[in-house]
Amino acid sequence: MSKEEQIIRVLITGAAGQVAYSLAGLIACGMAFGPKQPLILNLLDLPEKTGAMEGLRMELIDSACPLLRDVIATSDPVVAFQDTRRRRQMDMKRYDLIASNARIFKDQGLCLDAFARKDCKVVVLTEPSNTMCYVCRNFTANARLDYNRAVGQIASKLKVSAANIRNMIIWGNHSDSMHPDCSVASVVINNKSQRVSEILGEEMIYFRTQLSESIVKRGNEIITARGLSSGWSAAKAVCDQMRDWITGTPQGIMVPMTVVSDGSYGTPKEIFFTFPVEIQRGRRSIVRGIKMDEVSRSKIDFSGKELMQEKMAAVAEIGEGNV
Ligand SMILES: NC(=O)c1ccc[n+]([C@@H]2O[C@H](COP(=O)([O-])OP(=O)(O)OC[C@H]3O[C@@H](n4cnc5c(N)ncnc54)[C@H](O)[C@@H]3O)[C@@H](O)[C@H]2O)c1
Repeated sequence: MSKEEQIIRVLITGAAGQVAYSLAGLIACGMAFGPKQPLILNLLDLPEKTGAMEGLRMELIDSACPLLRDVIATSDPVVAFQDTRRRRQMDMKRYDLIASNARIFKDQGLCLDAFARKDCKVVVLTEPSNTMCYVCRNFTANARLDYNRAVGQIASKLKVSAANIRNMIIWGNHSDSMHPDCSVASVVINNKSQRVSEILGEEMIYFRTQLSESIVKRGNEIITARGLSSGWSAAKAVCDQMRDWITGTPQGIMVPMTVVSDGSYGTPKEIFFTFPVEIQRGRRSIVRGIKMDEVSRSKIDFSGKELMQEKMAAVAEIGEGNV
C-alpha cells in the first residue's frame, strides 16, 4: 500500500451559500486537490447561517467520501482559519460592494496572515473579485468560469470535446469590461492542432464578437433563468483553477489567471488583471508575445483603467497602508 498523503485543511467561506453547496462536494470528491489527497473541510459563514452549514456538514459526512476526514462548521473566523496551515481557502453592484467587501477581505487577509501558510492559495469568487485580490495579495480571482464558458461554447460550435480546445484567452477585469478572446484559440482534431479561425473562415469575425458578448452576459442570463447565480459551474471553475495552480499546466498550454500586473501588454502595474499564464511548481508566468489587434488593444486598455478606478476606491476605503 502506498504511503498516504498528509491531510490538508481547506477553508470555504460563504459556506452556507449555493456555490459552497456544490464546491464542498466537489472538493471532498478530489476535484481540486486530486484523487489521493485526504482533507479536512473547514466551513465558515455568518452566525445566522449555522443551521444551513450544519445541514451541509451532515450531507458531506453522509456522502462517505473516502478523502474527507472531518468537517468543521463554524461562524468564528479564528476557529475557521486556525490550522489552515496546510493550504487554501475559497470563498450587488460593483462600487457599492467595494467599500463593504474591502473591509471583510482585509479582516480575512489578517486571519490568513496570522494562521495560514505563506504559500496558502486563495481563489476569490465574490465580486469585485480582482479588486478584492488587490486588498489581500496572495490571492487569485475567478477567471476560469468565463474561460470554461467560452471553451464550452467553442466545443459546442465545432462539435468536439471541450478537452480538445486550447488557448482561449480571458483578459482584464471580471466585469462587463472583461475581454474573452478566441482569436488565437485552437482545436485538436485527430491529434492535429488547428486554429478555430481556420476552421470557421469568414464566419470567424462574427463568431469572435458574438462569443465575447455572450460570455460577458452569461452570468446574468443564468441568474435570470434560474433565479440564482451560477453555483455549480462557478464551483467547478474554482476546482479547475486550484488544480492547475497546484499541479501546473502541460507544456504549451495556457490558462487564464488573475495575477498582479507587471505592466505586460501595456496594462497598468500593480492591479490584479487576468492574463493567459503558464504554471510550473505553483509559479504563474504571464505568456508573452501574443499578437493583438485594435479591438483587443482598446478593450484591454479600458479594463485596465476600470481596475485602476476600483483600486483607488478600495484604497480610499481602507487606506493604502492596510492593503
Ligand atoms: N466570479 C463569478 O463568476 C461568480 C459566479 C457565481 C457567484 N459569484 C459570487 O460568489 C459569491 C457566492 O455566491 P453564492 O451564489 O454562493 O451566494 P449566496 O448568497 O448563496 O452565499 C453567500 C454566503 O456568504 C455568506 N457570507 C456573507 N458575509 C460573510 C462573511 N463576512 N463571512 C463568511 N460568510 C459570509 C452568506 O451568509 C451566504 O451564506 C457571491 O458573491 C457571488 O456573487 C461569482
